[in-house]
Amino acid sequence: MFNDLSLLGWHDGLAEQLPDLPGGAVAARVARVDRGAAEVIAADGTHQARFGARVRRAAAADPLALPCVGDWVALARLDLSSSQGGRYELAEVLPRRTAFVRGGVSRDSRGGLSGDGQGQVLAANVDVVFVAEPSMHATDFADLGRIERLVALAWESGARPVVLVTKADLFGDLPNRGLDDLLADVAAAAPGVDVHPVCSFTGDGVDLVRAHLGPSGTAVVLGPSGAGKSTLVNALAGAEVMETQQVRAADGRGRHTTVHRQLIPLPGGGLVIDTPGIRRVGLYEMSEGVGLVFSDIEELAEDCRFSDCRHRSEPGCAVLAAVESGELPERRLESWNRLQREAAWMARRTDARLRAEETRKWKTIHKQMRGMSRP
Ligand SMILES: Nc1nc2c(ncn2[C@@H]2O[C@H](COP(=O)(O)OP(=O)(O)OP(=O)(O)O)[C@@H](O)[C@H]2O)c(=O)[nH]1
Ligand SMILES: [Zn+2]
Repeated sequence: MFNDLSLLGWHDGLAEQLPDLPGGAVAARVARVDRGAAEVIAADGTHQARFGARVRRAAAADPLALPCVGDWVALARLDLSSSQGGRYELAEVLPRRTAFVRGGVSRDSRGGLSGDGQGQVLAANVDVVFVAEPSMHATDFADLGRIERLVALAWESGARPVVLVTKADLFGDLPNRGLDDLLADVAAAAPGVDVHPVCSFTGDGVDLVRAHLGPSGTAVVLGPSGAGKSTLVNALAGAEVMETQQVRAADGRGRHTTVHRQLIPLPGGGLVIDTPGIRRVGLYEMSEGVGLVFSDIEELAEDCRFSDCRHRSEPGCAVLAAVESGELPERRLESWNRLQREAAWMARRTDARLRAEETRKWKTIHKQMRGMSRP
């Protein structure tokens, strides 16, 4: 099998970053990460590549250095006669252009990422973040606060956000509020960001979504459960690459049970990264996300008289004082309040099994890394 790496996003700038390795470095993109190894796509096919010593050392010092889906890497050719198994070793992670990071990470003054040993990169080298928000969610209209936060997360990653108002067909025009009004509200909540209505059933708007990817762009789709993310990816792929809620309900199987590809190449060009971690970024782990996006409120809150101040009617509340003085827009505090409630609600319905699985995985990785860093 031969893969055209340029369709996976490879470009000359990356070629310059390839290290000198004995026998020559081979470029590849990470499609999936397992314990101590990654599934990588190289020009000559898909391989399982174990992490080399350098990668293991770097990851032991900083978990952010661990290869993740979307990474471009340099593979070293292995001596086939050795007992290692596998043809290549993952020798080095090339510098990331963008990264979705969860937990314990801040951008340093030079705009780079610096971890405190707790962070985890969920996806790398993402060009476009589609923020999917249904036009109607049960009986509610699209949630502007959620769009606001996911857009902020997207900017934070370094990628370009695009808001998709999904399930546009579900929006029944009211006498004084049509879809255009909703789109205008969404546009106001996400200044400078393209907003498109989409209906994955009829295909309306899907071409516009595809156009954002060009021949080789990489996207992730963020949004709440039921926003129609899987249905959209299937519409983009022109095939059932993702199991949708309907399918999951129809056969009675539990959700989140399928292991599908994490790096999905689209027939018209471009790729979509979809992992459980990316699906939940900023939704289940929202308390973190809220803090990140509403850092102005968190900062003000440090001056509240009570450390557990909820900024509603407490005496000595620095946040309310800032609203009073006009320093903080009231809408922003309302948005923050809504997100807090939503975060609490989401936390309650977090899939416990998935969480346990994730914890187990990371325990194993940490154990492995401890083992590796021992002399
Ligand atoms: N009316 C309408 N329904 C849609 C559309 N797209 C998806 N749906 C339905 O919405 C439901 C949820 O769709 P999914 O694609 O599974 O949603 P998801 O965002 O992947 O959900 P999670 O996997 O839980 O994160 C399914 O019953 C879909 O059939 C659309 O454009 N219009
Ligand atoms: Zn307060």
